[in-house]
Amino acid sequence: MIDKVYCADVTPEMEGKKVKLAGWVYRKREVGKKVFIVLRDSSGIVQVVFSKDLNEEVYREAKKVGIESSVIIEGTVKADPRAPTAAEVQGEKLQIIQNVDFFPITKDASDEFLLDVRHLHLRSPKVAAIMKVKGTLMQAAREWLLQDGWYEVFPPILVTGAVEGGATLFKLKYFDRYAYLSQSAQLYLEAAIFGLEKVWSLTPSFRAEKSRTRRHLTEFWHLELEAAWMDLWDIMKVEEELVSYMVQRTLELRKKEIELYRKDDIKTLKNAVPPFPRISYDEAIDILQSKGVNIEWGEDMGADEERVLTEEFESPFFVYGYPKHIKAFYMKEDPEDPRKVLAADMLAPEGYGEIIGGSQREDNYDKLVQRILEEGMDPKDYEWYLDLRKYGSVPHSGFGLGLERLVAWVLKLDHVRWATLFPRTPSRLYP
Ligand SMILES: NC(=O)C[C@H]([NH3+])C(=O)NS(=O)(=O)OC[C@H]1O[C@@H](n2cnc3c(N)ncnc32)[C@H](O)[C@@H]1O
Ligand SMILES: [Mg+2]
Repeated sequence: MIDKVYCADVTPEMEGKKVKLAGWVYRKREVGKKVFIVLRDSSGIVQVVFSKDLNEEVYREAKKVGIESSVIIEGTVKADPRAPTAAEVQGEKLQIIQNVDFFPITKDASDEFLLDVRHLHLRSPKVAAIMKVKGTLMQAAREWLLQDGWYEVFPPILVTGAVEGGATLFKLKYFDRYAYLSQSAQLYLEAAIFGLEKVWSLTPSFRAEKSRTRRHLTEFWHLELEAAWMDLWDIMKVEEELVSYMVQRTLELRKKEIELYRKDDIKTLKNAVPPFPRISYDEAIDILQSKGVNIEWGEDMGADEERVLTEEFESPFFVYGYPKHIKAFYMKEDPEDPRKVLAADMLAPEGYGEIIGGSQREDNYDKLVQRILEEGMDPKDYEWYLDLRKYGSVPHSGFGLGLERLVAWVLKLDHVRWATLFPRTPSRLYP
């Protein structure tokens, strides 16, 4: 029985061993009386050589196959330093599962075309590497959350109210009334802490953002945590410990994939260890003004301002103490400065900016009603949420991490759309 192995398993030390491989034709060239096929599977690639002198019938089959044909190959391993992986397989059998005459993706394909055929582009090793890194970041998050005593919960996606402002809600018909797609699981996580105290969820969040920036999607994966008894400074420590573990563990498990994108430029990733630098919003404004950015105290920092700010840091860092009027209704007013709220964003360096939004929540019933009214919303729409401030209210805090934004920074991608299987933006809903 010949062992079926993965491409990446074929090593020079296996010289002389017979192996079976299943995969897709990634590259192909003919030299003299030989056909060189680079076979691809989920592990990587390996070169397979079909020689006319060795077996003319199989050689003729090999001449037929096109790029991305699916094949099963049997052969003998041969160490060869000239091969892409220092070992190759001398092809002895070739079963063509499906031959492909023409594969539509070519080297000069535009980004828009690659997104139009995203269902075919996912198989590219560089795209598959992004998905492996994203999966490993979440594997690491789960490891950390488990060992630190957080409970995973599964909040609803069909909801009745805004968390992050009504302007970015997707509204849909729900039988005889309307519902919205969740912008954030936060409010439901806040209900869960009265029984579980420390909860987390990974859900798709939806934002009808019209802004066409390199860091906005209309659907993104949102890792959110909520904890009873924690204040802003406590939750910031949770954020930096979690993000540090995610990044260092992924550096350990996905070094090859990260190097595909960063080569050896991984200093900022290695720097992601606690404590992350912390600056106040006031200090951030001072830095921006000193660098010639036209911004006044009280204004929000957008992607451009954050990009300039990140030039000052070589690791993720926090900005805390934002003005109340530019932040969400649920954030607790700073008792030492009523102009501000107890909120903190985590910004990634190298121009990536906000990857986490978090805050301590308003736990006082009357103050929360007042904030809802100040924001022009109707407390009736938040009756259940306000109940949480009536029956054993506690200080509590939480945050949301945009997974695609974290992946974009870790791999230095030029747009968050590359960090998700099928990106959704204002102009893209297909495939
Ligand atoms: N549980 C919480 O406290 C989360 C809170 N309710 C919240 O949604 N905050 S946030 O709007 O800053 O979004 C959180 C993060 O979610 C990401 N995010 C937020 N909006 C987007 C869009 N449109 N595309 C991609 N990623 C996005 C980004 O990293 C933000 O820092
Ligand atoms: Mg935010």
